[in-house]
Amino acid sequence: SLLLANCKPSPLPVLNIGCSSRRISTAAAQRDPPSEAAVDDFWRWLCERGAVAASSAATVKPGFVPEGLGLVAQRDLTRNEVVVEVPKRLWIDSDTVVASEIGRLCTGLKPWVSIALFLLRERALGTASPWHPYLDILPPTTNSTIFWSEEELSEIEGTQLLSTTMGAKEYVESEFVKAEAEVILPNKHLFPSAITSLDFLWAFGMLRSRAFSHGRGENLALVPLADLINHSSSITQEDSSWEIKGKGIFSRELMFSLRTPVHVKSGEQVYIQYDIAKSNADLAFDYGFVEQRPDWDAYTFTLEIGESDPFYGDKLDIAESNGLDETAYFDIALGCPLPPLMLPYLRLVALGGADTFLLESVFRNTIWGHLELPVSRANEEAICHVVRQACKSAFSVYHTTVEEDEKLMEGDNLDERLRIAVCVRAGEKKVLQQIDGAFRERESELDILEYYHERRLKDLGLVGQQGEIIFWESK
Ligand SMILES: C[S@@+](CC[C@H](N)C(=O)[O-])C[C@H]1O[C@@H](n2cnc3c(N)ncnc32)[C@H](O)[C@@H]1O
Repeated sequence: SLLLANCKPSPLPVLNIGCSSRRISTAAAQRDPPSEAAVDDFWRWLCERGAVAASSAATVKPGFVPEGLGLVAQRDLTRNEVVVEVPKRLWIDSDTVVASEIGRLCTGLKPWVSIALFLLRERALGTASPWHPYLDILPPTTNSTIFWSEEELSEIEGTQLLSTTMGAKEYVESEFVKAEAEVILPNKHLFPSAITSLDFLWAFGMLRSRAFSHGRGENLALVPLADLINHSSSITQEDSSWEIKGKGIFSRELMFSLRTPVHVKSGEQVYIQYDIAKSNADLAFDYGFVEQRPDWDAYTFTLEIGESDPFYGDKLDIAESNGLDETAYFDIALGCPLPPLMLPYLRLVALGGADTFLLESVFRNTIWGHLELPVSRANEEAICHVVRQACKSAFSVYHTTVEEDEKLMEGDNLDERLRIAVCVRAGEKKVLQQIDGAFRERESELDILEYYHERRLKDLGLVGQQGEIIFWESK
């Protein structure tokens, strides 16, 4: 049988981990957003420590902007001009942790966990920490869904974003429990103040929304000042706006260098494009904002070759030789065609009955080519059925219709988190409608599609272009 795994995220109970996010809001409220004095202190700290951009000829300065803090141009900037250069000694990364008092305890920890512990410990030290001018300007919260209250999360019920959020919170909680038992509690002298799972979630949120990394979670670094750069959708340049380079010929110190991708007038804010490949749900989860462009709406289909499939081994083998696996994820964006590997993979997963001869080893080199086109009516019908069923059941867990969401979005004084929720849930539904529509159309064409056997007969010259059987007699 065809197995379509968690194509619809299972309706998770809202907030099933030990901490209620109501408390997150309270905890956040206890820490104030940065004050002007804190920003001034931060600037002084950067100047004293020789952040290049903090010289008298500063190109940008931190400023209060609609997105919180941001980088404001101090003079006209030309496209690609370097606006911030931050030497490695000012970054907070794994090396910073290793060199610190808790370095010894952190060997073997995941890089993000050790940086989170470092941040929280330094934060608890208050003004005794050399990092306090930086820590003091970090926001107490963002609009990322990981910081939403139960009530706010109920607005994204049924969405993939809710599953992602809950999954991430559970993950962070489990990492906290481990770190608490293995690092924090046995070393009370190094962690004199209590660190809670809410603190840990805050640190995770900070890293997720403002750490630079190259490679998967590798080389994670908080780069003070550079991390004040906000995102703008109007910047469509896909190349990265930042790089890490060696400064000077004789200096070994690495330098984080950020450029403005566009010309900016004095007094205006410098923006970059965070990641053009991220969907609205990704943006809402990582940073706490969404974009208005429709192709930012996306839905991820997860397909799986079931272990109970009698042809499991053969199918897995074929999937693997084509760069796929037992489970495959397909991100489908609104207004975009289906990912090219999705139909062949679906047909492979659904392959059964009379079509399984294609799994025989003589076909091993050519099977993917066959799967790119309809294999048989039964197979094509099965994939249409399963996808449409999946769309239907995914649809059934949302509380609102696209029309209701769109109406809500017309109102302009919507609370920011509610606006994010409505935008993401409407987007997911629109993508599901699009997928369902595509497979409904395919279903209506089942009688006119050309299948493997007809193609084969044509190739052999046994069927004419109109599909008429060519008999020897007719020659
Ligand atoms: C790398 S930090 C940028 C500095 C941040 N504004 C601050 O006050 O510290 C990323 C965070 O900035 C905010 N942000 C950045 N771009 C934004 C945008 N286009 N709309 C809304 N918020 C944005 C979000 O809170 C995001 O999580």
